[in-house]
Amino acid sequence: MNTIPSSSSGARLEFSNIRKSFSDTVSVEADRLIIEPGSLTVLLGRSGCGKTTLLNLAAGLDFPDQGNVSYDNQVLQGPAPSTALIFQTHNLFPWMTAEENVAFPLRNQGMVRVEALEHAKQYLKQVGLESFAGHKPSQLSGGMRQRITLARTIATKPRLLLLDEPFSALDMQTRRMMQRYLLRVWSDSAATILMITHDLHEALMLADRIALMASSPNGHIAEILDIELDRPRNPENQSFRVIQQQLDRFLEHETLLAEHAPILEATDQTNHL
Ligand SMILES: Nc1ncnc2c1ncn2[C@@H]1O[C@H](COP(=O)(O)OP(=O)(O)OP(=O)(O)O)[C@@H](O)[C@H]1O
Repeated sequence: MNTIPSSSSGARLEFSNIRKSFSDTVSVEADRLIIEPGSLTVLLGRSGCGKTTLLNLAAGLDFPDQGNVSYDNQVLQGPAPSTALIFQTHNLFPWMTAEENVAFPLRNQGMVRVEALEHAKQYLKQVGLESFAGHKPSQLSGGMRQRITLARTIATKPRLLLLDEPFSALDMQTRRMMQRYLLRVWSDSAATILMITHDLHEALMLADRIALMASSPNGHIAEILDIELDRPRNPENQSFRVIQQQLDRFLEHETLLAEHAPILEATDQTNHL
């Protein structure tokens, strides 16, 4: 067996008039965000602006107080179907080899062991780790472990892939390599991807669309940018740099606002005395 059939098609997600409150003062909003099947959307914003909240709503792991999230035009009432999540830290089974880890969900789906291991090897090949099939996670680097996680996730052929800063614990070089693997896996699988990052370079290397999130007054989507740069993306390209500067300004502005928020709040309270 040399080829792996791709997933049927990516899911369509829609956030409509979302409001999720955590207290009287903290809430996250998304008026309207449509994530088209097979697209790669990045949520970009400073810490605390509500990115993970939106990702959890997309996964159906949490529910909005107002509005709804639709998956293929059906309002989510529970965990989203055919959806996989990848976080910053891997959750591989330490006692299993790389190929056993990747084969695990296939075995769970009823595939016989020999066939599941054969498939696992193919998925490991997709992330350049076929020669490490017999290694345990502890024998591999952080980047390799995240690649196994990616291979295992793709083995389940999810229609929606939700990534919460999956590469942020990795060094810059490994991170760049992981981005290339993610793009390869994305183009082979046709899955819809919604990914969180703080890193605007990463966002620009990967995204079809970037939803820029702001923190004030509530966490919200401030702007949605369609990134119409040719692939593979070249950071030296003039258009790339122009958008990078635009994103840089946005994040800088957000940082300034966050730094001044305590001063502004104090001034506001004094004015009310
Ligand atoms: N379960 C919760 N209980 C109380 N407050 C919460 C809860 N979850 C999130 N929040 C608050 O909601 C806001 C948004 O949090 P969220 O984790 O979505 O932000 P984020 O942009 O993902 O941040 P980071 O980049 O640091 O992960 C924050 O002010 C956070 O403290």
